[in-house]
Amino acid sequence: MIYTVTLNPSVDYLLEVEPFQIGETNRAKAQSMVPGGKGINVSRVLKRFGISSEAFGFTAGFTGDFIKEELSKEGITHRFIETNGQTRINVKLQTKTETEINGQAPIIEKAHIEQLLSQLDILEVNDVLVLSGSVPSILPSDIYKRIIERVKPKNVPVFVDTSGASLESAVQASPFLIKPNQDELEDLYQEKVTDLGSAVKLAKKTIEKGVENVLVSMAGDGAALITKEKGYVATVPKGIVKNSVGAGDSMVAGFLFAHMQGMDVEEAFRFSVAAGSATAFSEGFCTLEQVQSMISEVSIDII
Ligand SMILES: Nc1ncnc2c1ncn2[C@@H]1O[C@H](COP(=O)(O)OP(=O)(O)OP(=O)(O)O)[C@@H](O)[C@H]1O
Ligand SMILES: O=P(O)(O)OC[C@@]1(O)O[C@H](CO)[C@@H](O)[C@@H]1O
Repeated sequence: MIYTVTLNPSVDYLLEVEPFQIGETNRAKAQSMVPGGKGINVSRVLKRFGISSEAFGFTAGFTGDFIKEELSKEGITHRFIETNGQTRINVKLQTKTETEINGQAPIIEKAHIEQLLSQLDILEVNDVLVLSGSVPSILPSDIYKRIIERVKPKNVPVFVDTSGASLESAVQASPFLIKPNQDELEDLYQEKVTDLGSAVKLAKKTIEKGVENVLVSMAGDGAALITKEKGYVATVPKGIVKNSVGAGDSMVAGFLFAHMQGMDVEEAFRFSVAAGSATAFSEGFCTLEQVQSMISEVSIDII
């Protein structure tokens, strides 16, 4: 079974506002509300690929109830722990340039963390764990590291997609894969990433620290995958970006799906990039058919 953990889920409130003017009353041309959060998005994309997973994490209040109801409608199994307050609402403004305002996490207590850790004790060999998204500031920033260390004896591959201090500490626990974007990689090393070459250099440093696979996304500028054995860089398909929310999560889901289908590393990388772009070019999330039709547009160089 695949388990995704979203410590900080959200209701994503997507608003199409064009033109958008700061300081004015802007009116939306279209709007929608969807359950969000990176782990949840990974579960959603996997479901669209025909793979089931179980979503873990914390939810609270009416926004949390909305998330659970909508996920059930989508056929995604979940086991969220109810905390106090309200799950955040993240505003995604679809204007000429995409602008996001991510809300604050609700109150999470020590007992809730303990509950999550014991839930994760059900993991067994052959399971996969995905730890995705920001760590609420009320939680210890090294919680992903603690989770990875806790499941390590079970030999479960752990995928991590996060930022800042939680990414830095997760790296110390040598997960199976991390997926930093350009900003996250820069933050990790306090060093500018200007192109794929500089991303590759930092990704290789991360491999030396013990991470098994580093998948770097640089939006429309390409992607890189560095493993213990090899390095690959990819071009991304060309197209019109409709909504890039969840493009990175689609990459993670794509790599995981491909890995489970037994594709080799290069093909899994190609599939993953195609999945990211297929989501970026869609209003919502990619379908398997869209990804398959985009695979031939991803060209890969071994470096
Ligand atoms: N302009 C674009 N053209 C083509 N593909 C894109 C573009 N933007 C994003 N993508 C696809 O989405 C993938 C992830 O993009 P990005 O680097 O923005 O990740 P991210 O910041 O983690 O995304 P998010 O947080 O929005 O989910 C890219 O590797 C690529 O496949
Ligand atoms: O604030 P975080 O946890 O870093 O990111 C949360 C978020 O922006 O990520 C997803 C897209 O990747 C959205 O569904 C969600 O709103």
